[in-house]
Amino acid sequence: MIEIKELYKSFGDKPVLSGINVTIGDGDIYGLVGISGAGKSTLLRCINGLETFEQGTLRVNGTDISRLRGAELRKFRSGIGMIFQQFSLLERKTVYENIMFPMKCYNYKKAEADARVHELLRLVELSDKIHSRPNQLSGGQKQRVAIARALAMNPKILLCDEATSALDPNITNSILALLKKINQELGITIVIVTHQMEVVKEVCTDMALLSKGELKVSGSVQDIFLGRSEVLDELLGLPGTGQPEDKVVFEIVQRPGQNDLLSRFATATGIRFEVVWGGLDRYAESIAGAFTLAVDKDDFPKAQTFLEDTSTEWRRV
Ligand SMILES: Nc1ncnc2c1ncn2[C@@H]1O[C@H](COP(=O)(O)OP(=O)(O)OP(=O)(O)O)[C@@H](O)[C@H]1O
Repeated sequence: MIEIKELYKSFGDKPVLSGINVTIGDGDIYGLVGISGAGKSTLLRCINGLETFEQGTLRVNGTDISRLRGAELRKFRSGIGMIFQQFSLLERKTVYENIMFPMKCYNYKKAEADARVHELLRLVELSDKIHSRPNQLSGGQKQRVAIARALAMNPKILLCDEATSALDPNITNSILALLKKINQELGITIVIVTHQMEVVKEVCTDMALLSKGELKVSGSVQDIFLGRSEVLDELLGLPGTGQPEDKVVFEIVQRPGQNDLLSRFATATGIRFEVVWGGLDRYAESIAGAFTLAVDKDDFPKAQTFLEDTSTEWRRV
């Protein structure tokens, strides 16, 4: 488990993280989301001790990492893998040598390390590229090599810093599928820093939304997207709905299992309505969404009766 409490960090006299409280459970795929400069990467780097912080506590599986020094810190870091947007592979080395590299640094026995490289290449489905160099690989293949290298030391946690931001959508999906497989089959906790909302919806179960170094919301991905908030709207770049005087604007939420909410609403109420914004999305394994509707003021009581009779989640906008 990763437990961050009241964390405060500054660069010089500029605060970049303040009062951060986040708990990430074992086996979670957790998203850290926010616009550029929100402090996501800095928080991620605090988790593996690459950055220090001035106040608060950060425990990884019970270990208070601010107390670690020297060999202890090195050992701790070997239990956390990390991948980056720009892959950070050693360009002059082959795929084999890149994946071997961390094990060489930690003096693994040659035969053991060799077997591990082959095993990891099978996991990331790149066995045929073992002798290639990074410049002979596509972006997606480079990220697979980086993932194999990050897993070389059998980490319990994998940190991903904008790992799919440089990839096109199809390749992004294949990397996300690989991350899910790693999470499910190896039980590795994954923390994903991204500004790509579709990435969060596709793989993360929980998330925290950061803005200007502060944590604005945290919780289940579905609840945060369906609950919406000003910070999320800002992040999604959504326009305000406006409030025409003769209309009532409200949002309804279609949770998984509540199929065809809009058509049931239309049939049952017979009201003419306008969909101002909204749609359905896939959240990991389920489909859900929210719709912002505008109806004539006179029709609103009928709409409200339907929403209450069907226990539909709704709110005035
Ligand atoms: N080493 C550093 N020295 C000084 N300031 C830094 C350093 N690293 C980051 N910052 C500043 O800290 C703030 C947070 O940066 P950080 O990279 O954590 O944000 P981010 O949310 O990950 O943004 P992005 O998505 O653009 O990477 C920014 O204002 C950045 O300029």
